[in-house]
Amino acid sequence: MDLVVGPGPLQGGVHAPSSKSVAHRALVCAAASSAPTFVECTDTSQDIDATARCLAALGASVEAVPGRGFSVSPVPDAVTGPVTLDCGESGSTLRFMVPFAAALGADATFVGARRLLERPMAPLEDALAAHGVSVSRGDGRLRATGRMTQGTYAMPGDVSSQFVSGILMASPLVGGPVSVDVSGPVASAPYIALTASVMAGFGRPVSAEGRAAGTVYAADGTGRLVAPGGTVEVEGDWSNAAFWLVAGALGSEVAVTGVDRTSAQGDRAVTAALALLGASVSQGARWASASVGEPRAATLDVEQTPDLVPPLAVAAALAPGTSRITGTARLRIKESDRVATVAACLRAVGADVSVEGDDILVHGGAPLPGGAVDAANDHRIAMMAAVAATRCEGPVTIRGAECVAKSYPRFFDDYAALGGTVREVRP
Ligand SMILES: O=C(O)C1=C[C@@H](OP(=O)(O)O)[C@@H](O)[C@H](O)C1
Ligand SMILES: C=C(OP(=O)(O)O)C(=O)O
Repeated sequence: MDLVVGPGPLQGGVHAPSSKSVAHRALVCAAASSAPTFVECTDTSQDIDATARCLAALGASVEAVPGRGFSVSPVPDAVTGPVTLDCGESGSTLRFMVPFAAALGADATFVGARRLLERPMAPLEDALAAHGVSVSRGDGRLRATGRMTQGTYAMPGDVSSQFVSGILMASPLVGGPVSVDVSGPVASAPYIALTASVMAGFGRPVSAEGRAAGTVYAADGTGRLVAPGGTVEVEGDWSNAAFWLVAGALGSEVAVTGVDRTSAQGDRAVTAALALLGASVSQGARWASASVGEPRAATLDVEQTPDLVPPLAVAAALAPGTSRITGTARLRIKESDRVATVAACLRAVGADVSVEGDDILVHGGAPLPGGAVDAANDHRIAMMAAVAATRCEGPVTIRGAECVAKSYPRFFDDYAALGGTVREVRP
C-alpha cells in the first residue's frame, strides 16, 4: 500500500497503543504461570499476535478478546511430538520462544517471514547447546530439540538483549535455578530490566549483579509464576509514542496519553533525547507532549534505546547543526538495515545525512521539500516518514506503508484523526 501523507502539522490527543515489548512478556509469563491470567491489552499487532500464536502452538490456551486483551491458560509441563512455531517477523517472538519451547522439551521448528531467520541467533544457540538443546538450520527454518537444563547460561552482551530476556522468561519451566552470565557491556539493557519488571509483577524477582567482566542476571526462585489477582496490565508503548512526541517537537500540537512516566520501558528516554535537541517536553503521570523550544543539534547515544533512532533522526533533521547518532551498529540487524534505511528516508525527503562507520550524522536545519520514501518493510521507517511529512514543504509518498501493522496497525488512522492528510495511491 502506497500512501501520500501531509504536509502539515497535527493537532489533538492520541492514546498510545499497548506496548508491544510489555505485551510479549506478559503473554509469555502468563503461559509460564500456574493459573490462568487475563492480560489486559487494548491493542494488538502482528508481533503480539505472533507471540500469542506460538504460545498456543505449545499448548497454552490464548483467547483474544478484541479491545480488552488475552485470556491465557498456561502451557503444560512438557510438549511431546513435533510443533511448528510461526514467528512472523517478530525478533522478540523468535528469541523468546526458542528457549521457552526448549524448557518444555519440545521438538520445535521455527518459521518466520522476510528477514527474521537471518537475524542473529548464534549467541542464544551456543548458550542453549551447552545446556542440553541443539539447534539446527535448513530450508529457512530453525529446529530446536532437547530439554533446557538449569544452570548458568553464558553469552556476549553486544548482539541482542532478547536472548537474555528469553532465557529468563523460560526459567519458570526449568526444574531449577537459572542465571545468565553476560560478558562485556550489555546493549539494550533496559529491555532486560523490563523483563525483570514484568517477571516481578508475576512474583519472580530477577537480580542483576555487575561483575568486572560483565553482568549476571538471575531469576530469584524456581517453578511457575503467578499474577496476583489473575490479571496483568499492558501499559502504553513509549517506542511508538515517540513518533507523536517528535511531531510535537517539530511544531505539531499533540498530547500522548497512556504512557507511564515511571515506566520500565527504556524508550521513555525519548523525552530526555528531545530535550537535548532543544524541544520543550511536558509530562504527567500518564501523558506526555513536546513542543518546539529552541532546536539545536546534539550527540545522541542510542546503544540502550535502538528503536528510538527513526523518530529521533527526524527531530535531528530539523535541528540546526550536525547531530551525531552513535551506538547504531546493531540497527543493521533489525527489520531492515536501519542505518541505511534511516539515512535513505531522510535523504528522500530532502535532508542532508551521512554515515561514518557506526555513526549517523544528520546535518539539520534546512527546509525539507518532501519526496518518496521506500518503507523497506520496516514499520519504524514508515512512521518516521509520516512524522517528517508534518514539517515538509510538500507531501511524502510512503511506499509499503502497511508494514506499520508490525507494531502499530492503527498508526495512519491516528495520524488522520490528528488532522493529518493520508491518501492512498496506486503504485
Ligand atoms: O526485548 C525487546 O522487547 C526488544 C529489544 C530490543 O532488541 P535488541 O535487544 O536486539 O536490541 C528492541 O530493539 C526490540 O524492538 C524489542
Ligand atoms: C526490532 C524490533 O522488534 P523485534 O526485534 O521484536 O523484531 C522493533 O520493533 O523495532
